[in-house]
Amino acid sequence: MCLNSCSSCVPEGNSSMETSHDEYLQTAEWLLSHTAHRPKVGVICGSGLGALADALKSQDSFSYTDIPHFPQSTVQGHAGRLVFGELGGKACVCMQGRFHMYEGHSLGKVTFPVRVFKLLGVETLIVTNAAGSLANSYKTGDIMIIKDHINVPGLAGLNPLIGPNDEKFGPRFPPMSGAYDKALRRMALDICKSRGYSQFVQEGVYCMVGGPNFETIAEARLLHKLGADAVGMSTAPEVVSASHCGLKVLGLSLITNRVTKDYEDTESVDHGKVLGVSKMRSETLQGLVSELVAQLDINGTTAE
Ligand SMILES: O=P(O)(O)O[C@@H]1C[C@H](O)[C@@H](CO)O1
Ligand code: HPA
Repeated sequence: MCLNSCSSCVPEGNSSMETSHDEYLQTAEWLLSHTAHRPKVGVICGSGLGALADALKSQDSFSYTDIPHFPQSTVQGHAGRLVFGELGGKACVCMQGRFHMYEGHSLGKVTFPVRVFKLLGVETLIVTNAAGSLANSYKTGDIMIIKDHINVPGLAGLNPLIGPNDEKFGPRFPPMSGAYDKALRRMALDICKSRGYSQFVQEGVYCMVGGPNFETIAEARLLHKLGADAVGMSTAPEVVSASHCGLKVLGLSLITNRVTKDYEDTESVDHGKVLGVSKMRSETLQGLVSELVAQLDINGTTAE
């Protein structure tokens, strides 16, 4: 990547254009030749939520270091493994560790696995993350079903789709108004209700910021006023890329901390606290995701 900040180089370093279609294909073909699983469902595990992958049966697991063209994880709580296996009787592929913009990855790299998932035959993507709450009614430990997102880097021109459009994946100008599939959200809400989770389940708007620093108080107030219920440092680019290539998406945020909007507040957040809360709720999330996957029909829609 060019380090001279010349304007003609900026989009290249932040989009998918540094990856040729052949590279996505090579990665997908390598994976398909190393596992018998043919997943229709992909899962991305957020910070501290890698245990979701442990629920997969008959696992084939690959370290990111061994997969051709795959980026590498650098963040604590993101193991760096791609796990294939069965969940709720369905073949799944699970990223135990995702890539963030703040690690120095281009958005093309951040979203590289999503396009590989598409080439593997994935139809439904479940993205999870750890996030801080902005909504006053949210509590630490809540699960937020993502209804929509505000992509702050995207609004500022940092979008994985910048550059020549790869028509084999999707259109130049993809709509995003239905990025978070309504039927999947309904299914998740119903499962939460039947499992007795209703008192700690929310449906709201996720806001992505670049990170890696947590928000200032003024920033938190701004994002809340803009309509965000929770804030985090991932997910939006993955969802943009997934929606572009026609994947159905369910997004789940685990609320790991309250983001302070009050100058008198002395509470602060760190990554250790985020991981602690993720760990506490990962079994609950695992139950929800397993049941949801079990209820998907082969095309990723609701079973009768
Ligand atoms: O990968 P996610 O979005 O779950 O990770 C969140 C955002 C930062 O990477 C980290 C901060 O603790 O957790
Ligand atoms: O408060 C937060 N802000 C941004 N990202 C986060 N990821 C977990 N908690 C937070």
